[in-house]
Formats: sequence, structure tokens, C-alpha cells
Amino acid sequence: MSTPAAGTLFVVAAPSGAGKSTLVNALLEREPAISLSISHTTRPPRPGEEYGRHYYFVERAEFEREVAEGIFLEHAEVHGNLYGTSRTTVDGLLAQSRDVLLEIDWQGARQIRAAKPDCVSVFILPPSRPELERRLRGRGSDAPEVIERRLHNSREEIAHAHEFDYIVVNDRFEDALDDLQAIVHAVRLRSPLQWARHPALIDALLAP
Ligand SMILES: Nc1ncnc2c1ncn2[C@@H]1O[C@H](COP(=O)(O)OP(=O)(O)OP(=O)(O)O)[C@@H](O)[C@H]1O
Ligand SMILES: Nc1nc2c(ncn2[C@@H]2O[C@H](COP(=O)(O)O)[C@@H](O)[C@H]2O)c(=O)[nH]1
Repeated sequence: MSTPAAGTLFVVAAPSGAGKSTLVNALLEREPAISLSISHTTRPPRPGEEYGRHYYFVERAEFEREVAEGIFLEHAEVHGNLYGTSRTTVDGLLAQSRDVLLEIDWQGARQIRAAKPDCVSVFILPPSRPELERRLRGRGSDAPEVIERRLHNSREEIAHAHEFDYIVVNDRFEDALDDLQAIVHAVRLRSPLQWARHPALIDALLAP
């Protein structure tokens, strides 16, 4: 008997505040067959965030022990906190032919590409730097110094956009969501899309 095909691993990254989580949550409502991997992190929970639903919140010592035990498929330090993806969770879901989505940073995406070359990676861009800042501040979830750090780090994140298979601009939310869903459908149909790479927008977002 032949082995059933493994699911697809989707990787989504973005500079903080571009709207990645909001887009991914809306995509998962449209595509309930995709499982979201819940990461481990040493970041303290934001108001309303729950253990096991948004993240597995752990102390740094515990996270470092887990790294040493090899439980992570990828892990990275992002904005001063550690984040990691459980290997057994992802491999278990893929083996059950489930599609899995990882919301991770560019460093993690690089590690995933090396470990799982068949993964499909998507980078979300904001339409402009002022809009990215408006969204980060408007979210109201982070202290001013955390927002400054994330805005500063956004340049490095965006500088890696070209490493991703697809780039989606999150200007009008519904358009970006349609784009993300079109990518998922194209992957399922094994019919790669011709997709814009947005070099001028990337240059503008990286400009001093
Ligand atoms: N297209 C959009 N237009 C206007 N606001 C948006 C749009 N998409 C998302 N937002 C808002 O921007 C804010 C940041 O979104 P979100 O929390 O999803 O960002 P993120 O990229 O996941 O950030 P982080 O990586 O820090 O978690 C939220 O308040 C969200 O409602
Ligand atoms: N490499 C990884 N990056 C991750 C993971 N989970 C989340 N992230 C990224 O961290 C930043 C900040 O997230 P926040 O929830 O504190 O706003 C963001 O870019 C996430 O995508 C992970 O498991 N590995």
C-alpha cells in the first residue's frame, strides 16, 4: 500500500505589525483544514493571550533546556525573546496529511527551508513605513520601547523578503487575504503562480 502524501508546510513571516497574525487568523477561518503551529516563547503574555492558544509561554531556562533536548524544528531570538517550533507537532501533523502553517521570523524561515525544502514561504509587507508604525502603535499591545525596537528591527526582517517564495502586500486587508488564499489554492493544485516581487516597495521600506 502506498504512503499517503504528506501535508504542505506553509511559512508566513512579516515585520512586526504588518498584520501577519490578523491575516493568518482570517485565512484559517476560510481554510479550516490548515493547522496553525503554536510556538513556544519566553515573551511574557500580552493581555488576553492564553497559554496553549497563542503560545506556550515558558521561562528562558526551560526554553534553553528544550533547545538542548532538540525538541525544536527551528528556534530564534526575535526582538529580545526566544521563539521555537515543536518538531514532533509539525512532523505529526504533516504525517497525517494535514497542511501546517508556521508564523515565524526570517531566521526561523531560513532554518525551515533547510530542514523542509518543500515548504512554501510567504512574506507579508506593509504598504509603507508610516502605516507599519500606525498599526504597531494602534494595536496598543506593546510598551513604547518595545514598539521602537520592533520598528527598528523591521528593516532587517524586510531585507530578507526576497528569500521567500511569495510576497503579499497587506494594504487593503481583504485583497491581501484573497492573495494569501490564492497562494494556498495554487499550492494544493500544484500550479505555481506568477507573482509580483514588489522591488520598489521593498526599496522604499528599506530607505533611510
Ligand atoms: N490591512 C490592514 N489595514 C489596517 N490595519 C491592519 C491591517 N492588517 C492588520 N491590521 C492591524 O494592524 C495591527 C497589527 O496586526 P497584527 O497583530 O496581525 O501584526 P503582526 O504582523 O502579527 O505583528 P507581530 O509580529 O508583532 O505579532 C492590528 O491592530 C491589526 O488589526
Ligand atoms: N523563529 C520563530 N519566530 C517566531 C515564532 N513564533 C513567533 N515568531 C515571530 O516572533 C515575532 C514576534 O512575535 P510576537 O508574537 O511577540 O509579536 C514575529 O515575527 C513572529 O512571527 C517561532 O516559533 N519561531
